[in-house]
Amino acid sequence: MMILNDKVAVVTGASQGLGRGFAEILLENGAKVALLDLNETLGREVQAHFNEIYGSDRTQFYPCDVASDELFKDAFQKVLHKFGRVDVFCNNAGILNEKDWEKTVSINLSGVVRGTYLAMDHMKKQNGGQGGVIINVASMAGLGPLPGAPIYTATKHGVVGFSRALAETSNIADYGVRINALCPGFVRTALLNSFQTDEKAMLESIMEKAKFLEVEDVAKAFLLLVKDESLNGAVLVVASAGTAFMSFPTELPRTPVTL
Ligand SMILES: NC(=O)C1=CN([C@@H]2O[C@H](COP(=O)(O)OP(=O)(O)OC[C@H]3O[C@@H](n4cnc5c(N)ncnc54)[C@H](O)[C@@H]3O)[C@@H](O)[C@H]2O)C=CC1
Ligand SMILES: CCCCCC(=O)CC\C=C/C=C/C=C/[C@@H](O)[C@@H](O)CCCC(=O)O
Repeated sequence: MMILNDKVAVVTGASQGLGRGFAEILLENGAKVALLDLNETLGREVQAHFNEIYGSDRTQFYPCDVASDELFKDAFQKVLHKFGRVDVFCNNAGILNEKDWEKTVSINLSGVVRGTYLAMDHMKKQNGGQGGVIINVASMAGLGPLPGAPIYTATKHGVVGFSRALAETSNIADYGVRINALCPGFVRTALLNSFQTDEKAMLESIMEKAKFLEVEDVAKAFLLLVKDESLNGAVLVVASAGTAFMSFPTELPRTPVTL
């Protein structure tokens, strides 16, 4: 298992919700954490709160828009300047906006790719790096359709596929970097009050029937993906029925057709 004492982690979307939970469990386990988020007000509040509890040199907030190449690179360089290294990188920032679908893609998928490649370029052994682990936050909507949210579903499927393919690449190329995906079910966060879709009633109806997870439950699953050094290319589902690793058959069920 990876020892987190004095390791350095980056969490995007860390000002609230799941990202704040991931940052806190990393701090509880001895890591230093860089909080990256668009929301500077909340981010600085979280930094102050964590510094009070865990010590003033353990947490630092950096304003960052994961949809911007320049701003994301700038934030990452500031993290390296302060902490000197990055061992754990969590691409968590995400939105659900079916009306501004290009924004959703630029954050949920392109933002994850940007963060993953920033971390990979720093961590991979071929670049003189020390290795590390990247956790990409998808969703159960990364494994099956979420009605009323086709773009969100597409971005989360992309996160799962990208993470699995890069994990295999890293294994074959011996980069020394692990990449895993986390697929939670519904969690009561600000996302549930900020989502945009013309099918609001459809999503609300689905949520009425859903059993909700606690941030802490998802954070424990996140920590497993970070610490277990045997996990690369893992897809971990966190559902109200329990937490489980997904298996992906090499040949999907199919029905032959005569043309
Ligand atoms: N809440 C839920 O039911 C579930 C959420 N997820 C995923 O978990 C991740 C976190 O979601 P929540 O904590 O629920 O949402 P949230 O809305 O509570 O927090 C998301 C954070 O990301 C930040 N953010 C948004 N756009 C950004 C950008 N362009 N650059 C930097 N930061 C940005 C926001 O300011 C916010 O602090 C998302 O990727 C979401 O898709 C996955 C499954 C279930
Ligand atoms: C306002 C909505 C917030 C969206 C945040 C989420 O990501 C919620 C995701 C929760 C549920 C997604 C459900 C989609 C799942 C089904 O299509 C199912 O096929 C997924 C199968 C996963 C499994 O086999 O366990």
